[in-house]
Amino acid sequence: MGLYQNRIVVKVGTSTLTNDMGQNDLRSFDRLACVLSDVQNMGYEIILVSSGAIAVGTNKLQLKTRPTSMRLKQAAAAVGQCSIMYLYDKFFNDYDKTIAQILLNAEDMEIEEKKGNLTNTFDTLLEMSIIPVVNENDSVSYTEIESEDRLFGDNDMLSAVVAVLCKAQKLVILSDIDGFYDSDPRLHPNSKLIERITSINEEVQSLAGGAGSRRGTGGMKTKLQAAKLATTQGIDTIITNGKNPSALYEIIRGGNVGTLFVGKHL
Ligand SMILES: Nc1ncnc2c1ncn2[C@@H]1O[C@H](COP(=O)(O)OP(=O)(O)O)[C@@H](O)[C@H]1O
Ligand SMILES: N[C@@H](CCC(=O)OP(=O)(O)O)C(=O)O
Repeated sequence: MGLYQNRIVVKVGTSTLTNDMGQNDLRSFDRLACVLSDVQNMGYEIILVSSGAIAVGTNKLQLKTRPTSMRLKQAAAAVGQCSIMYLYDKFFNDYDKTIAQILLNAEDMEIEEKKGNLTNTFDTLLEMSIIPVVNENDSVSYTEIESEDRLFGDNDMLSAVVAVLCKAQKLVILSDIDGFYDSDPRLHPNSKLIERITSINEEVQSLAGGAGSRRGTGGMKTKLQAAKLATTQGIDTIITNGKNPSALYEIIRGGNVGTLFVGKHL
């Protein structure tokens, strides 16, 4: 499969877009918009897969805790998605960039005609230097917000599916941690960062734990699943800290940042 050498999918998690009080982390939104716009100015095509709809909606609706019922989660996602796009539009606009919203379900990828339509939409937006912002369509689908085992399961998987669909050269997963460690650093303070992984085998999988914050979902388990899907299609996958999106400059220079899962030579 030929990959577009200058096409990068960047995924950002809820824990990067909201702070410990559950409020919107405006500096994170702004830094991300600045770096992605700048990297696009350097000649790269950028697709952003962004979580955060439920958390941002929870905040906007002034709910005391993240909702647990499906209908309230979906309502919060519907409200939050609107706020997220407003914030991105505002910050990207500061850097002279136009963004577009694409909401997807697992089923959309299973029907060839829909898949073709999606590819055309992505390609056309990218040709026009527009930055697509993607999330799962939470109001009509509950795979992501209910389950960790389905095709999408989590936005980490969605980002890998989008990277494969769009034949991106790299997938960058921005998390609330510097990369993939030999155990969860929140539970084991002496854990060591692993800089490079060439094979996501059972031994590597056994090192991955679940989510670290109440806001994030999936943890490293779903990030590894995503890295596995992308790397088998030849896509280099990097997990790094979303608090420092400038790491993207180093990543495109081919430098060592976070953890690199090396894409298989096809
Ligand atoms: N082996 C590991 N290396 C690094 N982090 C791990 C590992 N196992 C579990 N984690 C947890 O995964 C969390 C990141 O995933 P998650 O909470 O879903 O955040 P995000 O919103 O970025 O998707 C980390 O904060 C960490 O606590
Ligand atoms: N579609 C959900 C995504 C939830 C999710 O996967 O969150 P995260 O683990 O932070 O990537 C939302 O926008 O809230």
